[in-house]
Amino acid sequence: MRLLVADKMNLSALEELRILGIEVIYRPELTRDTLAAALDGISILVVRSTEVTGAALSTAKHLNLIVRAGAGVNTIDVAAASARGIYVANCPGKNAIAVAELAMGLILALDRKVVDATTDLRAGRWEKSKYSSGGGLFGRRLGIAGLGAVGRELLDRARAFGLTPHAWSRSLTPTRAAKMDVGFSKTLEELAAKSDILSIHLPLTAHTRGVVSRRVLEALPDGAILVNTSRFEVLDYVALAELVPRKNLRVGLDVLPGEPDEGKGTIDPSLFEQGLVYGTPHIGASTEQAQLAIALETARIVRSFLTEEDVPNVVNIAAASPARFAVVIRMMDKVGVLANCLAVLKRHNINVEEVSNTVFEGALATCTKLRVSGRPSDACVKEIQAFDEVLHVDVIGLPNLA
Ligand SMILES: NC(=O)c1ccc[n+]([C@@H]2O[C@H](COP(=O)([O-])OP(=O)(O)OC[C@H]3O[C@@H](n4cnc5c(N)ncnc54)[C@H](O)[C@@H]3O)[C@@H](O)[C@H]2O)c1
Ligand SMILES: O=C(O)[C@H](O)COP(=O)(O)O
Repeated sequence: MRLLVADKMNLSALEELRILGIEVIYRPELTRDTLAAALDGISILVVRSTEVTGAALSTAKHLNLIVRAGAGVNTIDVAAASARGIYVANCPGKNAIAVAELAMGLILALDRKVVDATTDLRAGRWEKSKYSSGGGLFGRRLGIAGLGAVGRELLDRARAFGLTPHAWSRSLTPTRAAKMDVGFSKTLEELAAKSDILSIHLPLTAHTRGVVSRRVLEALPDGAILVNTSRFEVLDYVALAELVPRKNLRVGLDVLPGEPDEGKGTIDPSLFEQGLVYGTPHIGASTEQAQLAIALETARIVRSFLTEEDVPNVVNIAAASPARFAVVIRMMDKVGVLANCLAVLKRHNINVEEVSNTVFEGALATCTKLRVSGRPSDACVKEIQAFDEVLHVDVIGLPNLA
């Protein structure tokens, strides 16, 4: 079985997969446009930010599993993968500390204008008076948009700096916020209005695209610090460019429109000329520590896919199974018994949605659970029960969790 790594990655953890018969192919130079041609004969694809398009997936006949060696899966056409029965898994939380560290670094750098001060020093200019105007962070209000893995790591670090945290997040309630000792905001606009510093940690989804809108940016206090290390698409960068000088915003960005597909390229620098705007080239996850943790998690996902029933961190399993009944069949552990049962279900037009099979000590008998979409008739159950090797059949109604 062949595994393709289509991004720059720490390979040490993947080496051990060779003992499971996996051939690891390392092609970090691949891009959105060259990936499709490299997928022939590939069963497992590991990517970081390399885009995986529906068109590439349509030619990937052998592909079973895509691992996003990172957090955000917005660069993968997950719907196209689901339509072809391909697992998509990510590595949630494994790079969260690295991103929170960068967010904290940008906040500190902006407050003291560290980049500008260094630029002056590099040019031989000593400007102590010019750079003695940092406001200080202690006691300032920090707004966290998206209190997930990164948001929570930032929260821990912010407390150490004496910042007062507030948050807005999908499943955050006033009770949960109180338990976490975090101020609760009902809307993002409300959070912005009470943020001396606002840090964005939302995934890019249909609900979050553009959510940090002009109105939200307008709601920020003048002189506020804004940090975005999530995805550029969640924030209105056109409004941002206008509002930075008007509101004296101080901005730290790790994600930008027009990010090159490869490790090196060019970008429109105009936003960085609007005022105090600092940036990094999407390196939030790129520490040695984080990349090792990501590589280990990637190897764990692949190993589970190959050797266990469950694949960890899969993001595209149907939230609610269409199965409404379970057919529980105890049977002899012999060739063809299950196939015979399935043939009966097929004849009765019953679609099997999920299957599990347990073998008992001695390997004489098994218990198979078939989760099916429609109730099998009495005649269908009788036909299954009639096989000599079938010990017993039960039909159980499942709760409708849809
Ligand atoms: N710059 C980088 O290198 C880097 C590294 C890691 C992650 N990221 C980005 O940061 C994002 C967040 O990472 P994470 O690990 O914290 O993810 P996460 O899934 O743990 O956290 C996301 C949080 O956003 C909340 N959320 C989701 N949809 C929402 C909505 N519609 N409204 C309000 N809240 C919503 C979730 O409830 C969750 O608390 C990732 O999806 C990724 O895009 C960037
Ligand atoms: O979602 C993520 O994990 C980050 O954006 C990291 O992206 P990268 O793996 O391309 O650095």
